[in-house]
Amino acid sequence: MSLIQLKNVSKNFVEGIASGVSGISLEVSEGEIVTILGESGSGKTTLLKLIYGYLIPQSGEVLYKGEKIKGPSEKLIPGHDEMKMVTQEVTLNLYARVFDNIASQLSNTDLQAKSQLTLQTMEFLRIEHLAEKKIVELSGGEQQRVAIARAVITEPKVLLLDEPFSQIDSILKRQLRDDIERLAKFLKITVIMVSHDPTDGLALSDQLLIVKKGKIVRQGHPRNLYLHPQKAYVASLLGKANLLKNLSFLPKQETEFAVYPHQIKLSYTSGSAEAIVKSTHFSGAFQEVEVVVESKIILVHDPEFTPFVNGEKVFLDVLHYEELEQ
Ligand SMILES: Nc1ncnc2c1ncn2[C@@H]1O[C@H](COP(=O)(O)OP(=O)(O)OP(=O)(O)O)[C@@H](O)[C@H]1O
Repeated sequence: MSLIQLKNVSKNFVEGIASGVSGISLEVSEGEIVTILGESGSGKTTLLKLIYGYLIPQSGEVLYKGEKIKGPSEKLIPGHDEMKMVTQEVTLNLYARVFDNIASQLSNTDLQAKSQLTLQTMEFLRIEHLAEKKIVELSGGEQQRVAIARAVITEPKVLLLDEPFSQIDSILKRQLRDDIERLAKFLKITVIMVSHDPTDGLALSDQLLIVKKGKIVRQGHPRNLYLHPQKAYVASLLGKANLLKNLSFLPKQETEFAVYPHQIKLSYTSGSAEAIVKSTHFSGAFQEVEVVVESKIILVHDPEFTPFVNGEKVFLDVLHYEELEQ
């Protein structure tokens, strides 16, 4: 049986105007990492709050271990006891030490055990060196890790994270991804997180939910969704795909195709279409080249850093086309 089930859940904030989420069905198994991905305002946080029990659905139901989650009107402190939610707002005591912020979640019945578990949790999240610092002295990313440690110390079965990567740079991102994976693997915590950056969801998740205007447009394993996006929105969100239609070099007309920028090759000698270079931008591991083909701007990733000049003629070859639903 799934740990969490959502059955046709809807929550509309403003009568007569579509907002919030509608018709959401979802199954989450124990130990899974699920990422909810979508553009701003698509309903990601609403969905997280519904799972937590902070919001109650207008229709449909949210079940945890087969039982209906109690909403704020039925329970003084919303949320299931076995779930913890870490939001983007700082809920830490800003002028207390990191150690005390985390330890304060435990009772005082056994002070030695309390201290030991706090240390272990800080070590697990690699923040033991921050123990004596006050929260106000920490960076946004460090505060984020303390907030996660504070949630994890109570040994929840489910951890809900709202934009955990929003405050941190790419090196810390890697560490936090690794921490989240270890939470799921070693502590068997089910993690459901919200992100608007596809790289987080693609790298980490067992299940990816793509939401748009309050509805799930695709769900499944990240690899499958990336390779077979089916919808233009999914292809754009996951890999800045070029959405191509009615161009002479496409295999079919009147059909839309998604082509990721790394799936196109440019050359001076031959190709299936002529293109004019519009711009080039250095981007680290590759350069981003914009070319124009039959009035359409197409983005290409060129790992060879060919010294293209704006306005010159090149040839373009597409290595893979993914047909989209009409
Ligand atoms: N309390 C509320 N009252 C009225 N409308 C709301 C409320 N909360 C959310 N909404 C609306 O519901 C929709 C979904 O909001 P939600 O915060 O879930 O989106 P999101 O995908 O998390 O956005 P973001 O990435 O910008 O945080 C938006 O149109 C938002 O304006």
